Amino acid sequence: MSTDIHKGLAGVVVDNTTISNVVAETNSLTYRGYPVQELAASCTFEEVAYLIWFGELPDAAQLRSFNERTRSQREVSRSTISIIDRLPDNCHPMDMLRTAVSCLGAEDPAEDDNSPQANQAKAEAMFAKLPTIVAHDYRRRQGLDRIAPDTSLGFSENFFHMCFGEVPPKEVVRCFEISMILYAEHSFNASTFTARVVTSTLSDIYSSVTAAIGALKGPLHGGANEAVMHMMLEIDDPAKAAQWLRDQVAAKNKVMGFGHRVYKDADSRVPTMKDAFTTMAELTGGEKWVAMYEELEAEMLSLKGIHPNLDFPAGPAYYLMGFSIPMFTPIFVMSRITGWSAHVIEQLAANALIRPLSAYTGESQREVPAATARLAS
Ligand SMILES: CC(=O)SCCNC(=O)CCNC(=O)[C@H](O)C(C)(C)COP(=O)(O)OP(=O)(O)OC[C@H]1O[C@@H](n2cnc3c(N)ncnc32)[C@H](O)[C@@H]1OP(=O)(O)O
Ligand SMILES: O=C([O-])CC(=O)C(=O)O
Repeated sequence: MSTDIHKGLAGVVVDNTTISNVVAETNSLTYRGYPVQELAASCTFEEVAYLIWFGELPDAAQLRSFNERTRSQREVSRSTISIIDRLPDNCHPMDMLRTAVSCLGAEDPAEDDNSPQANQAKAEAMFAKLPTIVAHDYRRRQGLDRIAPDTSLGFSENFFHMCFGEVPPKEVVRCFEISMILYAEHSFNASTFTARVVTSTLSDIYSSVTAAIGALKGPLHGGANEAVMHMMLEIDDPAKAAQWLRDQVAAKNKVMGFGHRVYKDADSRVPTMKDAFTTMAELTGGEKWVAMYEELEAEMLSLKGIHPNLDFPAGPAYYLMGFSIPMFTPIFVMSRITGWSAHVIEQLAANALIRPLSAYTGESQREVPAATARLAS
């Protein structure tokens, strides 16, 4: 038996997948074979969700039926809403979301049905309900009344409507939609792998998603989109950005929004999200944030040769769309629910319990001292 240790499972291939392909050598990402940039340029998020789940882009009839199915499930039960309302106002919205997904599982009589059809139905229900939950929580924290979902609106428009009571110009909705498409799926990242580990025990999909939310919350993963915006607000002035970055690197601090486990040359999704962020800055007079982004990017490249990841442009783009910073990672969840649930279904189709080995480095075997000896004062 090999005793080689693969710290962080870096470079280890754990299983096959047909959902997405991250190719570090060419900085490319495909969903079911389609380049993500092309999907972001011409598809809606609903079409991409359908693609991730069913393997093909929908035709008009399939899309109509998918939209009817998911839009009609946007409402959330009173019991889940009342549990959310009882959470402390200062808990992070990711804690709220983790709790809310647990509630969705607890109230689903088919929770333990792990057939592909049942899990697909649950995935679509979560896709439909998560934006309602995130928007409700955002408004309740400000003492605002909840705004009911509108079935006449698409996924992104409806989310803006439920948060702010209005749908912004279509260019803004499109930038948000692009972020949803880019965040949807990324092979065996930490949160998806977490979901697959939980699924591999034959637990239920809500448990897998709850665990995945916990994994995504961390600042080395999805939580970085919030950390990026805190960092940019702290820097405040683009003219101070290069020196700020030099200080961080000298202090050996991690700079959020930079680096990636798989892409070492550049994150395939960044140019598309950077364009969306730039559009947001032009629409809102937020050019200062683009200037700061470019200073930080250039300085990091010249000092360490490290490129930005998707969280770097996504954070300030969400800020310019008007979302509060603690909503950024929950918004990521609203998208990644598609990838996570596709992986849950894929894992179950060819399941093997995920249980690696460890190399023990603790005490060698010894005898438990007699109680009289160990408890003697
Ligand atoms: C959607 C997503 O989840 S994308 C990732 C979002 N996360 C972040 O933005 C957090 C900041 N980034 C990081 O912490 C890392 O780049 C990770 C965790 C994403 C990937 O890390 P790993 O593949 O494990 O690389 P690792 O952390 O070993 O870094 C390798 C080297 O690059 C440096 N490095 C990597 N990322 C950064 C960073 N963001 N800031 C400063 N240095 C960095 C490390 O310090 C290390 O340097 P050393 O060899 O001199 O010690
Ligand atoms: O792939 C990863 O390790 C992290 C990431 O970019 C993602 O989950 O989108």
